[in-house]
Amino acid sequence: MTPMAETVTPSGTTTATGHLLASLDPLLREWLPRQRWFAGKGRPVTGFTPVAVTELLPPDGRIGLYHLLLRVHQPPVLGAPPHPGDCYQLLIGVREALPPRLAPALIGHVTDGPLAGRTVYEALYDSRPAEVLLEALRTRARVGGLRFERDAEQEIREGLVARLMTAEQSNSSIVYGDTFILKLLRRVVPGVNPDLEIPLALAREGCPRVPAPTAWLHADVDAESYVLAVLQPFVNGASDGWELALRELAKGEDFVAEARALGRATAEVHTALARALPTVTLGQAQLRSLVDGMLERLEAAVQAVPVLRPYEQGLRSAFTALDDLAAEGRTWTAQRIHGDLHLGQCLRSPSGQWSLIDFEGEPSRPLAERRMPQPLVRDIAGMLRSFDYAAHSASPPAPEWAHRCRAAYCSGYAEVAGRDPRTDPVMLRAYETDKAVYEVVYEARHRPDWLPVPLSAIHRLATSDPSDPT
Ligand SMILES: Nc1ncnc2c1ncn2[C@@H]1O[C@H](COP(=O)(O)OP(=O)(O)O)[C@@H](O)[C@H]1O
Ligand SMILES: O=P(O)(O)O[C@H]1O[C@H](CO)[C@@H](O[C@H]2O[C@H](CO)[C@@H](O)[C@H](O)[C@H]2O)[C@H](O)[C@H]1O
Repeated sequence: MTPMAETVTPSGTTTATGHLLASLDPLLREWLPRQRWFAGKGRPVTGFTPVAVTELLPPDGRIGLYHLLLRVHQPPVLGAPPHPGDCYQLLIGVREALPPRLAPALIGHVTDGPLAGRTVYEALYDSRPAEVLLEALRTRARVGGLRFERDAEQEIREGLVARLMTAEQSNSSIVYGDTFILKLLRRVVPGVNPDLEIPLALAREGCPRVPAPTAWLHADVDAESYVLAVLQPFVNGASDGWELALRELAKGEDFVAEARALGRATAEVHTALARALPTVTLGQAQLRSLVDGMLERLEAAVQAVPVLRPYEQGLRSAFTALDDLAAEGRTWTAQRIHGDLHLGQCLRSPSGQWSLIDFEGEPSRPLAERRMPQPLVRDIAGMLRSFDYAAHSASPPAPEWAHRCRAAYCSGYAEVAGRDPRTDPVMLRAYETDKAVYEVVYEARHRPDWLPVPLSAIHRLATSDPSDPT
């Protein structure tokens, strides 16, 4: 390991943590790339630089607990400029031996240094360390550079029992007594994180469509602040829109009423966000850079997934059609939006109320870009893609089902927003194309078996009538 950028422990000592990091190094090199949330798959891990190390439970007790922010070194992506490495949040438990229920959490056995002979593991699987985090939030603890904060208006009961969610996620979530859910961000960057910023802004507006943050965790490191975790009320018994849609498809049932309700919920969130955060007008210059971004992403995607190449010209025209509108003097309103809206980000409570979650934006995009005001149509395009995804995951595919849902979603949106997104077909198509290109790269990287799903949309978008958005 290279020397520590900053080491924070309650006692202020650095030697023990230096030993800890040296003994973890070989174990993490092997373990990290296997984690679902690790974004650098396909490139070897060549080393680590600690950004902050915080002891939360001393290792001489029955369970030790360390909070780590580690910069992970990897060779750069082919053709990309050199990169200092992504920073990840890890919670490392230390025990003499792991009980069988914690076997899936194993990171490895330490062979040297003060922890020699001990076992280190992913501490979030273990209820005691997970409960330490909740207690720290409840009591607004300060430990080293870690700052646990909470909303004074919301109560957090003591002693809620923790369980790690096992869903495949970009981050990791712990549920406490079916009352709260704590999302721990894995790949973190300094600055304001929209996953906290947007729900807080919506809570201030009194918007009931997004669970209001109850507590959150920051790390202050070298004059920079990282958002590391957000605690929200848990919507007990909720199903997400993706599960529900697949269930209805399997039964041959329509999803039109739910699609309409989702359109209404999206419009409610957009309307509240327009009140809460700045709105701007996009003129020709801004449109130009928006189109350039789409074209660049397409080019990078074609390089990464060559099966896209035959469609490249057709897809480009979906983007350049926006230039023609801008040249005619057309302008667009842009505001803060969800940024990665799809059926999996929509939760329906047992009473039938929809909430939207996960305002992080597309994880692979830079933070500054994710926080920029954007045309509302971008979120709508994400949902239209999602209905199409569900319909093409079904066997046999059900394009008519998607068509009806897409129309109902737009109608529901128009009922609340007073404006039907289908009146903006060129922008809608450009964003749907941009999203489908993103999905091709996402699936090629994470779930190659799913590649045919976005590719069917690529085929449609590259070859069909540009004036038909649904
Ligand atoms: N407030 C909530 N109530 C109930 N379940 C939730 C809540 N927030 C998130 N979830 C569940 O956790 C999963 C992951 O949350 P999400 O914010 O999308 O994390 P990620 O960014 O890791 O994908 C969701 O798909 C949903 O099932
Ligand atoms: O993990 P996140 O929710 O931040 O989002 C990423 O993963 C999603 C897959 O889990 C991916 O969404 C794609 O697949 C969904 C079905 O699993 C489908 O509903 C979406 O429409 C489709 O885009 C998402 O793009 C990615 O950012």
